[in-house]
Amino acid sequence: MSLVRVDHVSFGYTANRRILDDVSLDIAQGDTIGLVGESGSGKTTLLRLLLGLTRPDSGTITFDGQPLDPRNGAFMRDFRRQAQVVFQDPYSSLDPRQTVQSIIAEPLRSLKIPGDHTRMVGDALEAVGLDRDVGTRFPHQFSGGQRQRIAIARAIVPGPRLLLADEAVSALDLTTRIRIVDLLAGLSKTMSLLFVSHDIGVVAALCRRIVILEKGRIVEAGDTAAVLANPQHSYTQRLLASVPRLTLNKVPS
Ligand SMILES: Nc1ncnc2c1ncn2[C@@H]1O[C@H](COP(=O)(O)OP(=O)(O)OP(=O)(O)O)[C@@H](O)[C@H]1O
Repeated sequence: MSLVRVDHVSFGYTANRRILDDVSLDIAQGDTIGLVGESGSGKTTLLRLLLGLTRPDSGTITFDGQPLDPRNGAFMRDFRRQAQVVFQDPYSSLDPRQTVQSIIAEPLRSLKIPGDHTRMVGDALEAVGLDRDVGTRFPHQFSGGQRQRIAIARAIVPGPRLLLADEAVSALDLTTRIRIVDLLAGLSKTMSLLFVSHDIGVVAALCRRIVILEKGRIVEAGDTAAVLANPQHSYTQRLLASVPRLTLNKVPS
């Protein structure tokens, strides 16, 4: 069964302009999906709908077979634990006044997850390749790549089944980007990953499936290697033409 099912979803912030138009998408357990499209194509909007922060005008989104519905408080509380997000900017997404321990423990507090939070934060730090004892430090004492690891630790600490990443490596330099993509690839073995990006090269390195969004419509979707080897839609062909060849070499098998 699909973990997430987006079924004929349409949405506009205002009545006269559709931002998402009849979008359907399945995310299976353990899937890695890259959602690609130019700036303004509606990627972040779809992600907001997937997180249940915004409701579709029409169509449905289900998680584990149940519709996202703010009236179903118990289900939505459980859903907020199961679906976590990492944003683009590792500088603004971490509160500079809080210690790393407090930042990563925040979802455990807000979701009222019982247990030894210090140990759980230490486990999350280790999972993202940081030392357990960095929890006493503050975000400004870390590099951009390390801050993104902290943001990823915060996302994985409640044990989500779905990780949404919104341009999560775009602000990083190339070497750091590769390291964080490797980290996400490792994590994707234990959770489903929807990776939102305008960068096809990174999606090729990380995602088994690719979904191409143009002006709020899915114009092409499928196995990443197959779509990139033989793009059917002119929009995909144009996106591909703008990617340096080198970055497309590492398509997962
Ligand atoms: N809160 C809002 N109110 C009104 N319009 C919005 C709002 N948020 C986004 N939009 C509009 O919706 C469209 C899609 O925006 P969205 O952020 O989803 O695109 P995107 O593909 O994520 O772009 P980018 O890659 O630049 O982040 C844009 O035209 C944007 O101006």
